Amino acid sequence: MPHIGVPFVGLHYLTSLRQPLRVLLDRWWSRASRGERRSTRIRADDATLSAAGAPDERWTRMNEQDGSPRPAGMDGWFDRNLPPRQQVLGFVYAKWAIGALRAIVEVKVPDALADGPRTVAEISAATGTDPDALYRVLRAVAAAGVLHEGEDGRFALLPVCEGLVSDAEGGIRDMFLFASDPMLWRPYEDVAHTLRTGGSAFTHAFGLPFYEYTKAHPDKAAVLDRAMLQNRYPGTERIFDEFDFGRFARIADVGGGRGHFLLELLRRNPGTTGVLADQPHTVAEAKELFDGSGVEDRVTVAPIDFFTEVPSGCDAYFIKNTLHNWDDDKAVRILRSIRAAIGGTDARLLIVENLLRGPGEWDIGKLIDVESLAVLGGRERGRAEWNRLAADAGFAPANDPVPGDVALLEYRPV
Ligand SMILES: C[S@@+](CC[C@H](N)C(=O)[O-])C[C@H]1O[C@@H](n2cnc3c(N)ncnc32)[C@H](O)[C@@H]1O
Repeated sequence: MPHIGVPFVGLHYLTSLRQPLRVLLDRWWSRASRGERRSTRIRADDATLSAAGAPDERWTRMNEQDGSPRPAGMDGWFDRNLPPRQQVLGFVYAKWAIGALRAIVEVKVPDALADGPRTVAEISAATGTDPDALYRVLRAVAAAGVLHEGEDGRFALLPVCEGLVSDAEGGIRDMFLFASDPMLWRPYEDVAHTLRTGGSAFTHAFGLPFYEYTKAHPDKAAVLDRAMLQNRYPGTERIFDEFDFGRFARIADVGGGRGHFLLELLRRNPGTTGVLADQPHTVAEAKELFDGSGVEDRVTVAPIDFFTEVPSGCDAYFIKNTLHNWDDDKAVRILRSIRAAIGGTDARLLIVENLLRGPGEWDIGKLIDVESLAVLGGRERGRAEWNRLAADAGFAPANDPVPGDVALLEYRPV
């Protein structure tokens, strides 16, 4: 999230958010940097729309051009129309872009366009918004390449915006709203506080650490928990593809949120049973997800405080996008709770987090780390740091994952 899950999501919630943001920024600035105006209008009903949603090709192409070790999309943050000393101003555009995009998502413009292109008057009526203000924001979002503005005055969804329709299959609306929620904006007003003191800008702004704040504000806890249901991104899919969870008879998902990952894991591994272990107010909502899912007979829900105790009796303890929410001392306390639950058995610890690349290398995890630091007082980590924490809690490495993006680190008890 973050990324996005953000340290949550991981702001991984931020990781999840990076794709629409990346697309938006990339399209905006790469076009500006080439001094190009859109000469061919993209028609919303045209097959060319799918090309508009294919940023990866563009990244590859741009990488080939400049030999950059970064994904070239990130180069789009600079405004190449400006003299070199001023190009960093491009970063400020992100505020305008994300503000405009969040606004249209909040008032559900994507929902209003789900059935096809509509005029501003129609969208305004459907969303209860001021037509002039709406037009100007839509125009900006379309210029940034997230919507299509037709010459007939109608706006349409582009593929990159389809995931922002409510309840869209594979969508990220809730993740997007969480990652751009005012409670996660405010810490950014004073990241310098974090620099000066090392303390969390979130705690400084709200008077409570993030998880105590969300516990005290059920509306915000709901925003977080809903977002975590969409805490899926290519890295997570890769883990399902590459890691054999079926070798375990009983897996605990520690800090598993409302259980979306465990649900998928159990669906894919019919011989495995699971324990969803998270805070009481979070797991209280899990029943809804599991009821009628076909795996409800193989799941137990455990309301816990992982600083105190984690349920025993499992042969794997899975913990995803959660340890990075905490500083080293607290992360080791969580790992020790897991180690105590494992006792004298050979159960495995499975950590899923960003595994940071080395100095100077591009890594979205390095940006997510700023969110971890400023919001949660947590941190993203490299291999050596994970091994040190695990060793402090009584674990030794059992695999050797490749750094960069999300990785599954397996440890055995020692
Ligand atoms: C960023 S979320 C990750 C959720 C899920 N693992 C995922 O990847 O989507 C971190 C989780 O830690 C849980 N958590 C925070 N403090 C906790 C505590 N003291 N005991 C148990 N769970 C806690 C939160 O409720 C939340 O579900």
